Amino acid sequence: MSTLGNSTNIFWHECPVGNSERQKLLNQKGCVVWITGLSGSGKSTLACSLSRELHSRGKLSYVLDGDNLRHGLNKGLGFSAEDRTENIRRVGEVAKLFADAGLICIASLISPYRKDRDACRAMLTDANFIEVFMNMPLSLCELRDPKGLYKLARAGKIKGFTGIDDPYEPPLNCEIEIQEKDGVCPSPSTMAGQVVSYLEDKGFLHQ
Ligand SMILES: Nc1ncnc2c1ncn2[C@@H]1O[C@H](COP(=O)(O)OS(=O)(=O)O)[C@@H](OP(=O)(O)O)[C@H]1O
Ligand SMILES: Nc1ncnc2c1ncn2[C@@H]1O[C@H](COP(=O)(O)OP(=O)(O)O)[C@@H](O)[C@H]1O
Repeated sequence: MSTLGNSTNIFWHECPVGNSERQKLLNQKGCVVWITGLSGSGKSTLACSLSRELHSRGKLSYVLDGDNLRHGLNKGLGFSAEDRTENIRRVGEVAKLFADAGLICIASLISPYRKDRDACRAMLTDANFIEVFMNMPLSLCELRDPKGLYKLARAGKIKGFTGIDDPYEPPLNCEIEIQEKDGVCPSPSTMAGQVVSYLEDKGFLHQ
């Protein structure tokens, strides 16, 4: 019996089918690929391209996209520091469950604060949390501005926009960094290939 937060008298119920059995069934190892970066840096593009590439190789993945989750699980959360922290914490917990289910869980969120990303890393075995930093210059993200949000933020119509008047703290020790080469952004399939190579090398794509 234990007390956790406001819950008392709660017990952990062990299920007889475990993680290793599920991984054997799927012939892969569960993990979390956590994609972080500015709005417009290409997080969703990479997440979708990576999911497609893994699918074509017969590997089961699932994308948790920040924007999409804010329509449901995280409906009601805004963009204050506290709400972003709660947003990331919830997605970290869900991603952990997906990884335990044996899936390659691809989380795609700005996740601007280092401590929040590190807290998600700490929920998993270190090797099973693969942090991918979309290291794209703000100028490129702002030029892309697919939703017109940077324009609104510059005009003061959105307050607390990441990269404009709210901070983005780049990772210090990420597993993978996606960046421009000679001023050119790699294509979506090249970015996905970089992550797939990492997963392959570390043995996640086989049991
Ligand atoms: N103030 C502010 N700052 C940053 N982003 C904003 C803001 N307001 C709305 N949006 C839109 O919300 C998307 C980011 O949601 P996330 O859940 O990934 O954000 S966070 O991780 O909690 O910071 C983000 O989507 P992406 O462009 O896909 O990153 C924006 O479209
Ligand atoms: N590697 C890329 N090459 C060219 N355009 C890209 C690339 N990645 C993303 N884009 C474009 O940039 C814009 C923002 O990408 P998106 O994936 O929505 O970013 P984020 O999820 O980080 O906000 C989109 O219009 C997308 O088509």
